[in-house]
Amino acid sequence: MCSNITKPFTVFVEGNIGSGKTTFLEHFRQFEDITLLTEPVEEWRDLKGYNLLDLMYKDTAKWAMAFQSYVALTMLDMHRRPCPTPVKLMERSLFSARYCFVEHMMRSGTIHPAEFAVLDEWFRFIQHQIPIEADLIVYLKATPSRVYERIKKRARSEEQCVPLSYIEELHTLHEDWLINRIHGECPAPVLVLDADLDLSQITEEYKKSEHQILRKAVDVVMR
Ligand SMILES: Cc1cc2cn([C@H]3C[C@H](O)[C@@H](CO)O3)c(=O)nc2[nH]1
Repeated sequence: MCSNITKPFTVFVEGNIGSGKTTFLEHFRQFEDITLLTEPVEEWRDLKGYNLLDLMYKDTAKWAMAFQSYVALTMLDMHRRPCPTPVKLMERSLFSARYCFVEHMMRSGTIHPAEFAVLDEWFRFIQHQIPIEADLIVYLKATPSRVYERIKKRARSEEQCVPLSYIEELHTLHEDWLINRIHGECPAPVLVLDADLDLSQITEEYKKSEHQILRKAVDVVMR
């Protein structure tokens, strides 16, 4: 068993629902120097038998707080997980949890300001006490109508009643966070990829990040 790398080159893969994050991560499964941490959706769908994702979509006002609290715990677990390889790719992060999803719930009034304050305090405490930073953010930038089609086609049961307006609002929150930088400095440099491309063309687009990511793997190993 090789020892863990104390500070692997860490990449957050960020983007709207249906922007192709899982497909992007799967592209890197071919490299043994990279650890892939995909979003723990299955944990959100089955916590001691409770499907928190479904509960959240069915009655958002009632379940958003519990759902986002558990999402934050599972993301923190991913941030903290020991990594045996020089590079670690994570699907989303505590940052998109806070600046995209929790932000949306607060702005839309889905959660009470007091609930938002609790989630925000957790995020601030974690951000200052625990190293959860990244070295690169890959932003899969997609047009809302494009990803909306994919969500319909993918037909994940819990997402069937997600309206286009929600996707548009999430897109704006990703742009505000990663491009317009309204929350201040980003935790890492942002590499924007065109996630509107369909599967046949997208591999070329992914290759743009491949060199940057793999070259860093060499740097980490040579450290
Ligand atoms: C960090 C984070 C990921 C995440 C995903 N989701 C939802 C969007 C999708 O329908 C599903 C899988 O990403 O979970 C959410 O509501 N809140 C989240 N917060």
